[in-house]
Amino acid sequence: MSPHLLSFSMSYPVFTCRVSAISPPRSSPSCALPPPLSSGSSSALQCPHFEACSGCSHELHLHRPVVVDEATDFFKSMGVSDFTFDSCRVREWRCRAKLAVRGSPLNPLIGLYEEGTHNVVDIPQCKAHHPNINATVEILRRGIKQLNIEPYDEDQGTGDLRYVLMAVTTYNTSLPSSERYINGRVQVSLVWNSRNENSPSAKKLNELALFLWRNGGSKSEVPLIHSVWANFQTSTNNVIFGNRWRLLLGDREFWEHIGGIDISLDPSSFAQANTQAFESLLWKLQKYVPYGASVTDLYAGAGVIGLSLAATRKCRSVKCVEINKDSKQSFEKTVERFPKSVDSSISWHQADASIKPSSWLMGSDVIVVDPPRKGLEPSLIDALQMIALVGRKEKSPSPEGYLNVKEEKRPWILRAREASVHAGKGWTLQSNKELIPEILIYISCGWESFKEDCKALVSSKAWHVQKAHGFNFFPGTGSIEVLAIFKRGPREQLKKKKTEKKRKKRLHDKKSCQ
Ligand SMILES: C[S@@+](CC[C@H](N)C(=O)[O-])C[C@H]1O[C@@H](n2cnc3c(N)ncnc32)[C@H](O)[C@@H]1O
Repeated sequence: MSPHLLSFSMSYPVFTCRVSAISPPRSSPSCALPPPLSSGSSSALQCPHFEACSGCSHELHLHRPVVVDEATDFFKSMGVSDFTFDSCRVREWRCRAKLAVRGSPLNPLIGLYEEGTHNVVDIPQCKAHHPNINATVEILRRGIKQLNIEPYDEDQGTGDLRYVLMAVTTYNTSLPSSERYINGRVQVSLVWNSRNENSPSAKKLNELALFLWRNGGSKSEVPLIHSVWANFQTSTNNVIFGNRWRLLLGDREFWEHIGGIDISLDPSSFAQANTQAFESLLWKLQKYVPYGASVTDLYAGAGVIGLSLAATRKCRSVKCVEINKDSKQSFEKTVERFPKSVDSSISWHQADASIKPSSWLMGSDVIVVDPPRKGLEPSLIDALQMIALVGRKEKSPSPEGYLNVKEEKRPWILRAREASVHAGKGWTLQSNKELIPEILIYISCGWESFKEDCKALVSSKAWHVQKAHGFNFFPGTGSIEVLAIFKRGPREQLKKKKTEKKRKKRLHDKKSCQ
């Protein structure tokens, strides 16, 4: 079997399309998911690698990390007294793992770095991994030994296999839904220390891919592996992946059913590691988006959140903004599979959300932000504050003028904006550009940065927090994912209190004059 190779064309920064809407799902996703494996008496990690491995920092009470109490208090101080926390699955939750490969051909180490070092700890019995990741790692280990594959040596810059990315798809409609999770198949990406597939070490790469496929591929005795990819990386810095990806064996298409739609995910695109917890978050999020809303999804990755909203909330328009051009391909494939009945204007833009952010914010009812752990860039926070305050000033200059949207001259931004103008339903960017967002949905994986961003957003009463929910995205780590819903302007009851105070004062003044 000869490996077949893939070639990407990434010349267009923007992808725009028009599709039509499906009915919102009637049932909650929890019916479709198997119960968490851990739903027993104990929520302790019980992992033999705890302490040696840096992956988990907490061994006990995985169902409720300590930070949940802090989050509850924090949101109370923001006026939200009903913060909820969804414990989700506490073990075998990780469906996406990036593992370093070090050691020697006879004794390969496949795992994470020991805390504060670059020593790799082998973690064959990791309790966070989906079990099929651990099983595939064992096939890989055998392959390295049998084929004498040289793991990477960071000090010398020598060796062939640097990292492996393992991603599980639980999309298999031929199985009953209760069996899909546990029978997930693994997409294996081998990060190879060469420039491309023509380097002298490519023969070894192909041999290793074939070994994996023979022992875990679709025709093997125990089919575990969905596909084998190669990523080529020769840089000596800490960046894990290079720019070149090639499919070697198996299925190019990698699908997951999440948030009510089929989502395509290439290995080069960002994808959430905890598929089931993300599913829970998406279903909670959807109910905060009004039907027919115009949505901007910033930090969109492959557009999972925006596209799920387009389909389930019948959005008028959805604009996804993402810096990584490699996510575009997954977005395109997902849109191709959208049901014909979905009727939204949808676009994906390769852009840095922190550069002239107001150009992305204006014209939408709802803004979704899902930034990396470090949180929002100051320019985006400023723009979010600004639009909220502009919206309150009745006689202020038009938001467009105020926010300098017209001054944009960079051709790529102008092209991107042009491509967002859609025909259909009488809606154009021109008629909509003065629309100021009413709702801001903040999804955060970085608790510390979220608190700072939240305080900045509510300062000067530009926004207030209306609801907040937590999700156990990373059991064992002490971190949680937060979903916070902000509404534009000050909190209603505060306004009422003020009016009441003023009314009493007027009454008092009147009485004292009499
Ligand atoms: C936490 S991920 C969220 C992705 C997506 N919302 C999802 O759930 O699949 C953050 C994403 O933001 C992107 N990103 C980081 N900095 C960015 C920026 N300045 N502008 C736009 N996107 C950015 C990353 O490439 C990554 O895809």
